[in-house]
Amino acid sequence: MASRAARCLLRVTGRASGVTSGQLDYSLGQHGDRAFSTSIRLRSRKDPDAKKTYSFSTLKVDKPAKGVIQVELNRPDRLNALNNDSWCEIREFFDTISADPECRVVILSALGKHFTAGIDLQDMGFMMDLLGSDLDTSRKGLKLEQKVRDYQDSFTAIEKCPKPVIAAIHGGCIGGGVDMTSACDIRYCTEDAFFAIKEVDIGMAADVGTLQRFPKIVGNDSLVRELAFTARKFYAAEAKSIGFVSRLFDSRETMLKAAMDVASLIAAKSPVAVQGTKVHLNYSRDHTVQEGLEHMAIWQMTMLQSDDIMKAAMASADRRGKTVPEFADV
Ligand SMILES: CCC/C=C/C=C/C(=O)SCCNC(=O)CCNC(=O)[C@H](O)C(C)(C)COP(=O)(O)OP(=O)(O)OC[C@H]1O[C@@H](n2cnc3c(N)ncnc32)[C@H](O)[C@@H]1OP(=O)(O)O
Repeated sequence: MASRAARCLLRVTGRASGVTSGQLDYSLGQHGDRAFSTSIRLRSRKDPDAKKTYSFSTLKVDKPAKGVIQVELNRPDRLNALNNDSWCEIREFFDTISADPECRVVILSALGKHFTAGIDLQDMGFMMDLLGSDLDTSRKGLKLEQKVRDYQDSFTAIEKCPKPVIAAIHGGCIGGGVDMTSACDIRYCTEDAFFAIKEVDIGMAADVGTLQRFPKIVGNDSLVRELAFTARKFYAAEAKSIGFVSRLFDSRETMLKAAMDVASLIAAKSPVAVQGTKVHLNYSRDHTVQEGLEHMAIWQMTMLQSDDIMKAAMASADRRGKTVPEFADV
């Protein structure tokens, strides 16, 4: 029960400019019965009924089938090099899609000759400006830290998105491209695709996810170190042999068709089951078996009560296979 002081403060309401829907949060420190600190924060919340427009300058978004959204890197004349807008928009796209009930699966592909040439080497002015500024070392350092965290968050948004993300890669997938696709759930590529953990060639350690996620995908520490220390290209066949991609295709078109077929198959399943599966695969990757099982048990307290289980059970009981379950969006 909040104290009188807190209840009083909670009645203080106001309209913040640009916030259409908000929620008052309060944190209250207690010392015995007495509140010793109270603060109120207005947290903006996306209107769940707002129409999703998905309009971006560096991304092209389509809805090719029910429940499926395709997002394409769309700077083909720049080899889809990731400029500052790209990093921001990737994060915004995946955060938005996470809350879009009509989206159950995402296909991430790219337009033009290459999937991506990695970070846009011609859009690193912020680094030059910062390094040349009069700020002292600690302040430069803190600004750099924030930038790296912002860029990390762009790809972490892919992993945090509860909808499965299928990466369909063609041509070069360089530097930041490996970081990005390592955060995806399923990776396909064309037979002419190639990859490089290129960061050492521009004098830096890969810092936005490759060193954290790629080793857990390929499970070969010696090879990971070789690729990350040398920046050498590795081609589609090797990417498949080490388990970085699961399927190869002779063209971008056949790859996108296969990605679409798999996406539609996933989109027809219970979204509660599919999204729960992604959440738990990610959680279990980063925790012990016992912690993963504990997490799962708590989750299932609620999710085993899902309508989807009854619908799926009735469909499986129909031996003629004529009952196709329709699962509500979440
Ligand atoms: C806080 C930071 C977090 C993020 C870190 C991320 C780090 C990285 O991504 S490291 C990797 C950076 N990328 C590279 O080093 C890629 C270098 N490029 C290449 O290896 C080749 O260009 C590529 C294999 C991608 C394509 O080869 P292709 O023969 O098809 O094309 P090119 O003739 O080489 O290039 C065509 C024009 O594109 C320009 N270009 C290529 N890469 C980039 C890039 N990353 N950023 C900006 N521009 C790029 C290249 O200079 C050519 O330009 P022009 O001469 O004007 O035609």
